[in-house]
Amino acid sequence: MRFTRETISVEKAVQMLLAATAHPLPQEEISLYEAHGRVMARLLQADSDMPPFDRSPLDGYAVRAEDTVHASVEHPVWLNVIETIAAGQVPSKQVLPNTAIRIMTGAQMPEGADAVVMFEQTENPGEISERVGVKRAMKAGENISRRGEEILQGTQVIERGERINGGVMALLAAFGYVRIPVVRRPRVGLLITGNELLPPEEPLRPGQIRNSNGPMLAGMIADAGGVPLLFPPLSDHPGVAKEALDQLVDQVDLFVTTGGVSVGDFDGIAAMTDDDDVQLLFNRVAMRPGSPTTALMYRNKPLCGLSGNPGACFLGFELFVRPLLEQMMGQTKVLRHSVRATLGSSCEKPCPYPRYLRGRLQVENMQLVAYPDKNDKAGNLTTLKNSECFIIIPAGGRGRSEGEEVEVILHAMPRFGGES
Ligand SMILES: Nc1nc2c(c(=O)[nH]1)N[C@H]1C(S)=C(S)[C@@H](COP(=O)(O)OP(=O)(O)OC[C@H]3O[C@@H](n4cnc5c(N)ncnc54)[C@H](O)[C@@H]3O)O[C@H]1N2
Ligand code: MOO
Ligand SMILES: [Mg+2]
Repeated sequence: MRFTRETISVEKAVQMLLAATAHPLPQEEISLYEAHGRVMARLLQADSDMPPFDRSPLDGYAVRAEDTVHASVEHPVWLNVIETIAAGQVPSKQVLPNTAIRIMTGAQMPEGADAVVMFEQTENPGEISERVGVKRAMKAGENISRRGEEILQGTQVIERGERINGGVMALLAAFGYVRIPVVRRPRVGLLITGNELLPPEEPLRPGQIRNSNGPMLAGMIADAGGVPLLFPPLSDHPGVAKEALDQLVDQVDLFVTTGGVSVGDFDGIAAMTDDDDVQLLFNRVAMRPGSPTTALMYRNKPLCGLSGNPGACFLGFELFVRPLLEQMMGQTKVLRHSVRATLGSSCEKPCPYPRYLRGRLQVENMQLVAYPDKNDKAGNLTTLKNSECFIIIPAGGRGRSEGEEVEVILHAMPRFGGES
């Protein structure tokens, strides 16, 4: 068991872990509707101009602007209506002098017209008739969405390494991509260690607790884009964790474990780091909670050994496992950037390491204010569900007082005090 451990910063630890597993997983093709949350394996270009034809952005009349130069509310200019075009229809007629075509939003512009007058700027807008009174002088080009005005054919619209969200899916669909090249999802061997752990369905027994980290991590892994492979909790018996790794190593891309990373007599993940076939990356990180967080390589697969304490496990996942999963999926932007905020309530406990307090954000007087959760001991879990950010209190003797500036890492979309 290693009592002497080298302490490294969070930034160094993340960097070491990412460097140990630098290559994204191979790519595969999936259907458009399955693509949400996946990562693009290739860049994609616009296969056509967008919009693909000149179209009307309004319900109104396609006209020749020069026919309307003398139009006003008092003296409308009357034009003959020669056709109606619904969205999806192709005009069959041309707008000739003193004529107009009734046109709906999204419909293709007819030849000859160079402006669209909205219904509200004509006489009797609700009435479909053979003549329309235009009440406004139009300028050439007014109210027309031009072909290619948003994107020209051939422009790169989606980058490699971009995570597919609703907006990306809209682009994929608009440009006709139905088989999407994405990076394969990482398969994560999720190992839960602890003799004290009961499956969630079991009644409590003396000295035992239910395994809450397992389901929590399974959810977080899936949310990050990985596929969690679940196994029943492992006992803390020596060698058990290693046996499990051997059984699973060929089926998974990485391991995530919880528990057993500290210096206790039964801390099996920590004990394993002494083995010759294990390449230790780090086993002490300058952070609280989660200082014994461990990372190693086993038979060329990374293992993130998260602390058993739920709060430390949650933080360790966000700081280490999520960026690693994102990198494996080929995502290019995996590092978390911090923002500056005002501390909403003091945290004046001295700490040899930076403290990562779970908390929530508010905007007050145009300032971002970060409120630490009161109940955020490493062993607690009731505030995990509402946590939006980690508030970093620098190491040292005095902590930080209310009103001081702090660094904050967001891990969830802040509600700014709204209902969650
Ligand atoms: N002498 C020392 N003791 C401890 C130190 C230290 O530096 N010296 N560090 C403390 C810190 S900090 C942490 S963090 C924990 C790390 O513990 P382990 O990762 O070894 O985890 P366990 O010992 O297995 O369990 C710790 C705690 O968490 C509960 N637990 C574990 N797994 C689960 C789970 N799946 N679901 C819910 N809760 C879980 C477990 O019952 C323990 O209460 O070590 C400190 N000790
Ligand atoms: O680092 Mo530990 O997670 O404080 O209890
Ligand atoms: Mg322990």
